[in-house]
Amino acid sequence: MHEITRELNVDLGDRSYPILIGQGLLGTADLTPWVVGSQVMIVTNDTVAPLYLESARACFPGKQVDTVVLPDGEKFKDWQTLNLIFDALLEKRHSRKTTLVALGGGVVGDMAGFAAACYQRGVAFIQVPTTLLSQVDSSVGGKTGINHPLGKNMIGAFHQPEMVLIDTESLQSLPAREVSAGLAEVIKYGLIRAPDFLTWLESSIAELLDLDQQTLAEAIYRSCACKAEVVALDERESGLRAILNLGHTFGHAIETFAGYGTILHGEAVGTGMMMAADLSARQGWITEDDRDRAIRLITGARLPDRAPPGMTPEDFRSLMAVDKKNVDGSLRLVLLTALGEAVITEDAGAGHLQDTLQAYCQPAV
Ligand SMILES: NC(=O)c1ccc[n+]([C@@H]2O[C@H](COP(=O)([O-])OP(=O)(O)OC[C@H]3O[C@@H](n4cnc5c(N)ncnc54)[C@H](O)[C@@H]3O)[C@@H](O)[C@H]2O)c1
Ligand SMILES: O=C(O)C(=O)C[C@@H](O)[C@H](O)[C@H](O)COP(=O)(O)O
Ligand SMILES: [Zn+2]
Repeated sequence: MHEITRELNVDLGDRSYPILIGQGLLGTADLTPWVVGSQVMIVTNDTVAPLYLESARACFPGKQVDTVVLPDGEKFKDWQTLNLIFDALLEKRHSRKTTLVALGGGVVGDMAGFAAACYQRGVAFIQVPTTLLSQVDSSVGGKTGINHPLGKNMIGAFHQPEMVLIDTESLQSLPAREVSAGLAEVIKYGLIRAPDFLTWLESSIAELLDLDQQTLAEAIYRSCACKAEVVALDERESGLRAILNLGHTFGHAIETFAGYGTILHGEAVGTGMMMAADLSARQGWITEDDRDRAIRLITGARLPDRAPPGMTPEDFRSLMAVDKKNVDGSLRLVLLTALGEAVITEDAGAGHLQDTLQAYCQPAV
């Protein structure tokens, strides 16, 4: 079966774009209707290239297709690696009418998107995400960028793709640890905005971990629908969009502390969401039963339930002080007021925050 089985739209006026979902689309879909100009630069990495580069090339018949293969890893989401994309574009004489194609996970997507935002002051790009996390989250919404040693995604731009092509079959080659990492962002949508989805996830987690195609397609569709809706309401995160950051204030601190790549983004977000649920319960905003329900689901997705060894509450506080959501030095967190309802708040309840940090910095028993 090589057909588009589900379709969504990200509604952003004249910058609206489709998300096409199906099985076996890589290599069979014709993406030329979304290509601007006659040149295409596929950006991928040295893990994904041997798996899917040839199939991806076949999606652009009649175009000049060039490729740049980056080293794989979160630690390469930096200036030096970004420059490899600019080098390739200039060496192959790509003009302003070129289209970059991000073929890979969120690291490739964020970097290719940022390169597209910058090259000759902005060119078109297409997202072809191949990890669960990138299919449910990073390929949609136009956040692009790179890390800085002092903070996650600190340099970047909003730049929306022309379209997103999701081939669920590509997930069959994904390591189990990466599947769990992707599930963290899937669970996030249930926790912030979709209580029915949360209930569905509780009964579907085993099939998702087993990479059952139908269940995956449903989870991806519902996740993208949730993200597309939030992005359409608040593209540049002036308010509502920050709920997509549930667990990320803690999670980004964990990733930065551990050194990018040691702990996967989704893993850090999983722990961070447990911490957010824990703090919400300490604040009295959700019940202890709801906190336990959230934690059970995240643990069920095989995500870590503690901060990395050696990380202290003080490490959290100093790393969270540079979070992008902070205003005038005040920490802003995304917390839960119910399962399926999130708020952005400056009220972290100082004592409660310290209790949560301590609880998650303790070694697991
Ligand atoms: N822009 C956004 O809105 C947004 C949202 C969420 C996360 N992110 C970013 O995304 C990144 C995380 O993305 P990720 O989890 O996809 O990690 P990743 O891009 O590092 O990919 C994970 C691993 O899987 C490999 N891989 C990719 N596709 C594969 C396949 N089909 N089969 C086998 N291996 C494959 C990759 O080479 C890599 O080793 C982080 O940098 C995070 O900050 C961005
Ligand atoms: O799209 C968003 O908005 C998100 O917050 C999605 C997050 O899952 C993602 O990790 C994003 O990159 C975080 O953005 P940041 O602005 O906190 O760096
Ligand atoms: Zn994230």
